[in-house]
Amino acid sequence: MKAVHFGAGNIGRGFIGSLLHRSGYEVVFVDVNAEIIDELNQKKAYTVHIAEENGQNETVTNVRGLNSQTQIEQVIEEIASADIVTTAVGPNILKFVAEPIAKGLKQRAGKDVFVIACENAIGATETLKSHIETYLTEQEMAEMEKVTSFPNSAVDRIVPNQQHEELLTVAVEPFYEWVIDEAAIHTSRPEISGATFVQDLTPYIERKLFTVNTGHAMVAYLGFARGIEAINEAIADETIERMVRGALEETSTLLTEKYGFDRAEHKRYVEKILNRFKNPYLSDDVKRVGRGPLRKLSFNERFIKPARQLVELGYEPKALLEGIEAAFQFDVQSDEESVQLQQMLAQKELKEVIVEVTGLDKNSALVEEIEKRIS
Ligand SMILES: NC(=O)c1ccc[n+]([C@@H]2O[C@H](COP(=O)([O-])OP(=O)(O)OC[C@H]3O[C@@H](n4cnc5c(N)ncnc54)[C@H](O)[C@@H]3O)[C@@H](O)[C@H]2O)c1
Ligand SMILES: O=P(O)(O)OC[C@@H](O)[C@@H](O)[C@H](O)[C@H](O)CO
Repeated sequence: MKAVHFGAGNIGRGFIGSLLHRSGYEVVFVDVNAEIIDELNQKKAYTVHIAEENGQNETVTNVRGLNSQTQIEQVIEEIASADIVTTAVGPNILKFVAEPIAKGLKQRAGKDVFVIACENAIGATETLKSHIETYLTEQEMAEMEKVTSFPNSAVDRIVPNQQHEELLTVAVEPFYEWVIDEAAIHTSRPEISGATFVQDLTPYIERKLFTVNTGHAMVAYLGFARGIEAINEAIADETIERMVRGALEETSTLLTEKYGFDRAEHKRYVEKILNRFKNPYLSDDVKRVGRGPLRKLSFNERFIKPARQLVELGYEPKALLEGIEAAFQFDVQSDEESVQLQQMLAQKELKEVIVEVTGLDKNSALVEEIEKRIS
């Protein structure tokens, strides 16, 4: 069995590659990072270190790499004969990987394949599919869809930026969860050890995004504002922990009302996540976790979607607004979106920026509240 995976970065190597390898796939990584691709082809293996007391090492073998900038024809050929195609490149990059995936899928001769975007976003595989659609005729799309399933998924494992003697080594937290939308699979279901298949993914992806990622982003932005560099150091600050707990109480209210989760069980889920942020064996940078503030402050993302849905239900979110306020102040020169956001704030009316970034109605109470906090 063969998997073609786009994005040999943190989650690509530290989670998706590892699980696919354990499930018996040869993993062909596709990336624009020549150094990583060359190393994969030279070593044909890498180490995943579990960041915990007496953490074990796992060796991921049967891997190789292709450079999507210089070897695009080979990438297309590999997709034409793959059993599964996955991505972990970032939601904004999906449009760039869609063309080779479309070309590869078009060349398949009736063999089932499974395409799955492993990104932190609601409906990421659907987004990828809509980009793929732009490269195929209606008839090509219909033929291709007969043998191709496009399930959305939720992936959860904290994998920080890496710095090891061995370039490919990746340290990961012990916890992981990969939930896949079974309802969107009409072809033969692939075996992926450690993945969970569910009939309705929405509660799972929202629970993950509005708990792990809302909480994580709160820690990152509040930590950055106080000059703290690491996530576990930021959450050790009592004020930050209190504010993060406040935001997760708000998202818990929303999630339990929307999906009828058992409150006690959901509370345990939240506590487990807060402990994951405290992991002393993992060094995660607030700048990585806060990366892409324009994406994180957008309409369907980890702050604005829960805040606006709470308002719709008659609640007044407060702690989430503290996170939104800190996110607008995230000023990191190496982060393109942060630079863009700060330029917008410097050049335009504040209210105009809030509306443009969040997609909220300019007359909404939330916009007024955010404006009051930032000005
Ligand atoms: N790191 C985590 O803890 C984590 C956990 C769950 C989900 N995710 C999601 O996984 C995705 C990737 O995150 P990451 O942390 O691994 O980021 P990363 O930056 O470590 O990895 C992304 C990789 O994609 C590659 N890339 C960029 N453009 C490309 C292109 N056009 N073609 C092929 N490869 C390309 C980059 O070179 C990089 O190696 C994001 O959507 C993120 O939200 C991350
Ligand atoms: O990847 P992002 O930028 O959407 O969010 C940053 C982190 O919160 C994220 O990567 C988490 O580590 C991950 O989602 C844990 O499963």
